[in-house]
Amino acid sequence: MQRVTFDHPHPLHDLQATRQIEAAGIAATGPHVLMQRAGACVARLAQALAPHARLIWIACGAGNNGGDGLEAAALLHAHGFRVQVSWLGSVEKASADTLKSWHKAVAAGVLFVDEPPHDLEDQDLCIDALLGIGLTPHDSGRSPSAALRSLLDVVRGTRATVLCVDLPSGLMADSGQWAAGFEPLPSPPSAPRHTLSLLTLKPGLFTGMGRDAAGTVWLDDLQLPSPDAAPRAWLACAPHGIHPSRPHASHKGSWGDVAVVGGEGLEERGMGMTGAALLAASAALHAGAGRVMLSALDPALTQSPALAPEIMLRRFEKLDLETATIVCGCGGGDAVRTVLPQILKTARRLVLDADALNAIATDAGMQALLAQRARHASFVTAMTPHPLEAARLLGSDTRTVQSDRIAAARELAERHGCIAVLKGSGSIITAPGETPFINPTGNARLATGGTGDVLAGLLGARIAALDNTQDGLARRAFLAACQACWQHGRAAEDDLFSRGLTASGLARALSPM
Ligand SMILES: NC(=O)C1=CN([C@@H]2O[C@H](COP(=O)(O)OP(=O)(O)OC[C@H]3O[C@@H](n4cnc5c(N)ncnc54)[C@H](O)[C@@H]3O)[C@@H](O)[C@H]2O)[C@@H](O)CC1
Ligand SMILES: [K+]
Repeated sequence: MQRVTFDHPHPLHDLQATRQIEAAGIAATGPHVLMQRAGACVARLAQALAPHARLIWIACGAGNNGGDGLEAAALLHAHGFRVQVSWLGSVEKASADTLKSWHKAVAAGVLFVDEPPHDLEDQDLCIDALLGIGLTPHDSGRSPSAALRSLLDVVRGTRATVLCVDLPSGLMADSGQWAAGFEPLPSPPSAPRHTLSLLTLKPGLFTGMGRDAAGTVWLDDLQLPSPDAAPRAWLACAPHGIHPSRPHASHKGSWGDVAVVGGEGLEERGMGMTGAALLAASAALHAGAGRVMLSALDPALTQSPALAPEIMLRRFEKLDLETATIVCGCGGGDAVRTVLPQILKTARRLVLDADALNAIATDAGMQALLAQRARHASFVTAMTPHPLEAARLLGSDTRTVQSDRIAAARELAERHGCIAVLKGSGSIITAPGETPFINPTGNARLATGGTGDVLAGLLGARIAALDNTQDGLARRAFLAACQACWQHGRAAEDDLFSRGLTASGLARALSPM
């Protein structure tokens, strides 16, 4: 068993692959072996997490996820813990494996209760073995029974530490969304949460609602060999070796130019958005771009107290679109539409964000220009949409995007031939022909205005630093995008922001790598 850490990338397998791995495992080990291993593993982690538990309550569903819980119940009882089990299954309908584990628990003298205990306290443990990968989403006609719902409510509201077996019950393994009818109340879970993922790590644990639902994630392979099934995605790890430490004999030209084009002025439509462009420029500066330029779409912007002296103001027509990495769209409003076609045609390295994406979403001509960029091997294009911007680009809605974030990011990357970073909890980074990465860093502090502009500027700096003379530019740019997402999230986790984060503070906290 291992706690999932981020020192190396982890493969994430979807339901289909996990089921195949499970079937092969059962064929290799024989009946009930995997469930016994799973139960033993749950019991071991339970003891480690709550060694002083006065009471361990195990909520067991009717399927094999509940079987794992019953198996653990017998073991924890044998270890001297006071265990209570609520079981939704029946002897008539249980699988052969689950029935064996039920007999074991009964023979061991485990207490089965009709009502969940009302006296779970902080040091106690609640084991959620209600539903694992057997959850069928509501649209196939099912919804939780009243009995299941009431146990789920206790699991989600308890003060005790919660250990979820395989998945937080109700969470869909592939998407990280709650199945319809299984959504928890909006208040965030208060107790510490852990999830012990069995056989494989599932993508849904790390994106969408998954990070809040799962808490700390553990993995046990149930002693089966590493799966050779292709992962649906990778969990990104701390970057190393992408940018070795900067050599002494480097100069500002070594790290590239970033030019931010954005920031519609107050006069245009009565909504000043120059701050967004300033934030992107500040992020590029602090992330180590060689030179940073700002071409504000607000003609009135000639100086701003927020403008660092290192950032050079430029009229758009004075930008060298072929050499600088252009970060376009931050606070761009409608004004960005006038310059975007030329940028799409000419800029070799381009990060598209915010209103540049909104403009492209509604303009077939610009979509064609974007598609043409993919034919130039020396061009790099990255887009950084949040779910609503992604939905506009895909002609769908945020709910559909969020229902399968990996699929949405892949669709954006393939359709537009570019690196796509779908922002949100567990950002998805992908590119044509690449297996997507899910970024595990960052927290709710990033849910404030301007942090997306900071990511765009940071990504601009990382792309600007890529060496033109080496092969594999597309791959290196993709890895740079993964690195930028990692760094952006990690910066937000810093204690520096424990009392609140502002996007400008975040930009200043970035560093060259
Ligand atoms: N088969 C095995 O040997 C192993 C199974 N394992 C465990 O078994 C789990 C998978 O077991 P199952 O395939 O039995 O599935 P689950 O136990 O996850 O779920 C199936 C149960 O959920 C109910 N259910 C499904 N969708 C529902 C809905 N929308 N509303 C209400 N009830 C719903 C079903 O009626 C069934 O009782 C894994 O997650 C893992 O915990 C692991 O121990 C590995 C070994
Ligand atoms: K579960």
